[in-house]
Amino acid sequence: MQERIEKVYEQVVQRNRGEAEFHQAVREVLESLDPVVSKHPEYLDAALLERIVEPERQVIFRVPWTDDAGQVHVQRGFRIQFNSALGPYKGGLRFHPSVNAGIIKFLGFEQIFKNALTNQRIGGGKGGSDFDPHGRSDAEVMRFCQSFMTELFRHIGPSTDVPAGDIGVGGREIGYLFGQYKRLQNSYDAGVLTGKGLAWGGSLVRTEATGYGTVLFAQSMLATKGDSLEGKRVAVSGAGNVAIYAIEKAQQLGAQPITFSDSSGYVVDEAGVDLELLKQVKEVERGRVADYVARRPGARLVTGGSVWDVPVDVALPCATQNELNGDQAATLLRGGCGVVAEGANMPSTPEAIEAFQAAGILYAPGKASNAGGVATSALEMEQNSSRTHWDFSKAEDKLTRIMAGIHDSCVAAAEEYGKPGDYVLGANAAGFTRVADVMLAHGVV
Ligand SMILES: NC(=O)c1ccc[n+]([C@@H]2O[C@H](COP(=O)([O-])OP(=O)(O)OC[C@H]3O[C@@H](n4cnc5c(N)ncnc54)[C@H](O)[C@@H]3O)[C@@H](O)[C@H]2O)c1
Repeated sequence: MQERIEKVYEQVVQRNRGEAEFHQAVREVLESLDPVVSKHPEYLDAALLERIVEPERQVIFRVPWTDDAGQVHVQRGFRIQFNSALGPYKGGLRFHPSVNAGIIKFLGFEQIFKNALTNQRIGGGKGGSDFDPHGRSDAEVMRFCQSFMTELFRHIGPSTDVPAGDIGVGGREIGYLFGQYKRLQNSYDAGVLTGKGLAWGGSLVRTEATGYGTVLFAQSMLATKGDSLEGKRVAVSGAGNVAIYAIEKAQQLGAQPITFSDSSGYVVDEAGVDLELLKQVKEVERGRVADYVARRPGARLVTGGSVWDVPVDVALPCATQNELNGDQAATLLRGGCGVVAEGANMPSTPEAIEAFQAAGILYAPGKASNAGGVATSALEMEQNSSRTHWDFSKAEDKLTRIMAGIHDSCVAAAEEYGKPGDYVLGANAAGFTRVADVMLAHGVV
């Protein structure tokens, strides 16, 4: 990295001590920007790098709630409003015990460039809490969501900041959060949250969008080599929203997904994943992956090692950050893997990315390949503001076009900046320049 960029990175580390995931995400973007700022010195003159790594606003708040036994708990809530150059802050809420400022900042930072790539008018933000919904009753989750929204509501709005789901936040949580927002505001602002139920402002395809989009991106990458997903063996990690719909789209396109996982282990089902059973276990029963194996002859649960030990043609990491390290990347490559498309945010460590790039395989960073979810959230906002509701095929058609557009923007930017086929450079350069040009137009704010 050139000296000025290195200095920006050092300042990020100084100012955000101990926030390792945030440092990692910033470094990955900054490392791509040498050729961009060399071509556009005006970005450096306007201190755009220094500005883009500093969130516009960070809100951290206490969330007290009472469990079913009457015991009071205190959680910490976050909303990081990172960049509003392109539109209202937009990004999900994560409820997971590992949540801290560094994780929310890394996610918010990634979100800026991801949202820019979709070409929708949305800025970047992210939020969440260290609340763990696992093992909690519906009533406990509801009380927690109500308490969380009782502070968050004053910081968000359809033209200000529009949260959605992420790990631990699905349709149930969005419902409780929206109910409390509506009560506090005395106003039916459907566009304040996305991922809503279909009967109260949700969009068809939003549930499927991130997983579907990830697979569509993999298909577009393969098409540049005259190949397709047809007949390919696919490893998927995770068993949540993104993983389930990545499996569904991969199956629709003729591939054979054979794995999924949760924090209790991974499942190998050589006959191909039984999606109906997986949905029943995970979406309806909120069970563990072992419950699938108990009902599926031939499937096996593996509790040691990692899902990346299974030899496949295509890998779709759809669980969480840093779930695929350098050694696991080497194992995947030895097994013949030629395509990696990230459904999760930053699932590959820097060493894994280096291994994929050195091997010259098709590798898509999450900010490009998992952007279908937020893109469809923007479509949900569009339907809310015009009080319309599109059918499934119209929404899916728009998602398909947006994913093709993101793919083509990455390819074009990688070529423009001298590294054809480098989707990391392509995604970072294309996303960054879209935001940077608008920040220049808005002056020093
Ligand atoms: N939901 C979206 O629209 C969306 C959009 C873009 C990116 N993402 C990213 O996709 C990833 C998954 O999100 P989701 O919405 O599917 O969440 P989810 O809560 O529905 O599912 C997460 C899944 O990952 C599993 N998991 C978590 N930690 C794990 C670990 N250490 N090892 C193995 N499995 C683990 C969980 O058990 C769960 O099955 C996250 O990185 C999220 O930020 C989600």
